[in-house]
Amino acid sequence: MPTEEFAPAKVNLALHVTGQRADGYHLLDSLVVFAGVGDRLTAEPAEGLSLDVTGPRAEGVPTGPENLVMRAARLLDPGRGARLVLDKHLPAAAGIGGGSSDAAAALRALARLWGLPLPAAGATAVLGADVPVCLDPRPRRMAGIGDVLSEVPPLPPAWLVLVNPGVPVPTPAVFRALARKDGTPLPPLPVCTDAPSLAALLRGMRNDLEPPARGLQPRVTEALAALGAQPGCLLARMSGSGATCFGLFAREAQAQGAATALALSRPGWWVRAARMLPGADQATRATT
Ligand SMILES: C[C@@](CO)(OP(=O)(O)O)[C@H](O)COP(=O)(O)OP(=O)(O)OC[C@H]1O[C@@H](n2ccc(N)nc2=O)[C@H](O)[C@@H]1O
Ligand SMILES: Nc1ncnc2c1ncn2[C@@H]1O[C@H](COP(=O)(O)OP(=O)(O)O)[C@@H](O)[C@H]1O
Repeated sequence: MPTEEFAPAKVNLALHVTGQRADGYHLLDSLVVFAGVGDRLTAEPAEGLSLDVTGPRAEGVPTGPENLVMRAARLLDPGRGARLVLDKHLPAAAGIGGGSSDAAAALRALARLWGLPLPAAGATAVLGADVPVCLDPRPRRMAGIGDVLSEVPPLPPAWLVLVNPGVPVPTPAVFRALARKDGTPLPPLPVCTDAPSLAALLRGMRNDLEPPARGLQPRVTEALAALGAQPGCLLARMSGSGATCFGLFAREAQAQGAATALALSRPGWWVRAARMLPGADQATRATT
């Protein structure tokens, strides 16, 4: 029986850089959520380990052992086989953790297929700093280099419009261009009951990687301005090290309207409207 896992886009609603370790990795304090748009990973029993990469965003994604899905499989069990198919819908190297979310989806799918326990989140950071938070994709506060996770109060229903202006912004270059590495941590996170109060809270936070990314790639500034000009956009900010930016919206109709308008005016850009995924506790409440 094949097993399938959704690999949702990761969005850093806020990302403060609070320090740097001796090995060069940066200490972060980030409010991370996931969006209802992503890749799909299918795993079925097979003798050896193989990977096919399909889908609208497959081009340029590595298909060999360097793909994070293959590295995740080898981390879980270096000896076992499976036929893996990765259906790519997220742009790669785009600040929305596509590869990390794929790796986490592979760990979930293969743990089920092979009857193994999931590794502890912290142990998956060897695959990439974003993999631990993607292992159980729900709203989290992410600290350390990405390996220290904590719960956040329930977030309100909200919609995100994700916009990638189609330019690469390499993560190491953005961290190198960061002027100060000793930013303040996130403030305490109170309960927000609606999207406008979440936007007000987020306005008191930042993405410290946004100024250096804008300096390296002016298209990021263009994407932020285009999002911010959409009716109903409560806040526009960059995710991760870019270049994908998000707009926060209260209602689906506004988000879909903004996505349609942006896709029409910028045909080369990747634009998607998606629900901000709730935590497991909220999802359970919503269906009961
Ligand atoms: C910046 C963030 C924020 O969520 O997101 P993305 O832009 O990648 O989506 C992540 O920390 C990225 O995670 P990930 O992409 O898995 O990073 P890794 O592969 O481990 O590292 C890529 C490079 O980023 C830099 N890096 C990454 C994480 C970190 N805490 N400090 C760093 O300095 C290092 O230069 C490293 O060589
Ligand atoms: N499954 C994968 N999907 C996308 N990129 C991958 C994957 N496996 C390895 N990579 C490599 O990882 C790098 C970072 O990709 P990704 O995780 O999508 O970006 P980001 O870290 O900016 O969120 C890419 O440059 C790509 O070559």
